[in-house]
Amino acid sequence: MKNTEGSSEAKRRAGEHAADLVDDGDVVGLGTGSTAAHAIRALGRAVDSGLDVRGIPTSFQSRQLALDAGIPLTSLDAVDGVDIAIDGADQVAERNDGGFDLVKGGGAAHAREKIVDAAAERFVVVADPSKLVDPLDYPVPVEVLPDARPTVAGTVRALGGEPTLRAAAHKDGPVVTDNGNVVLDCDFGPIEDPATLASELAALPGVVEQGLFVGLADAVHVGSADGVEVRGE
Ligand SMILES: O=C[C@H](O)[C@H](O)[C@H](O)COP(=O)(O)O
Repeated sequence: MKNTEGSSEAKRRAGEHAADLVDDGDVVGLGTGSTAAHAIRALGRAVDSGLDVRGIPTSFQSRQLALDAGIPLTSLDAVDGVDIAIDGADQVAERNDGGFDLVKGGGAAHAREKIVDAAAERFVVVADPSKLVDPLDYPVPVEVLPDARPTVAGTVRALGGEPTLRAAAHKDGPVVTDNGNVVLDCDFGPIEDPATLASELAALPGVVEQGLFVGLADAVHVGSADGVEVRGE
């Protein structure tokens, strides 16, 4: 379930601005989605011009984009660490402590994204202004093992949420993630306490990953028609 409001020009500016942060020799987490795609393409152009980087994709989509862009790929088990991850978000809320809470997973990639983004020394979010909200108010994507769908859906209802099995656009039946699981989009209305909700969802048996990224991001690059505003850092 995608947040499709933002303009592609704003997304392009944000993605290209964040790609400029990548230094020679860096291991880079390659996020998923239409905004992160601009960063991947910009990195590919930088690689063409001689930048030495290795990318760790977070999805089938970002892997394909990176291969097309000519970015050498690696994996978490082959590197000592990730220098920087650049990734999009469905919504971003600034916290009182200056950090950020996100909802991710509109493209069902949040499980691998969270592994890579959390491993990065610096996690930079790229977004257009339509993504900035206060508080977060977006159905939380919850990736679940197929067998756990009914029990997780029941507990989500007991927690006050409304779960919807994400349907595939060009296939009968549900979206199946890159990991072979299904996604429940869980609508809780405005999310006043993301940390507590994230812990409650993560604790449910059969939940592979939930889409609240609480306090993980170091900065948000917000593109617009006028330029890019950097928040955080
Ligand atoms: O699963 C997908 C990811 O979390 C995306 O980063 C998120 O949906 C934002 O995508 P977009 O930049 O296309 O709005």
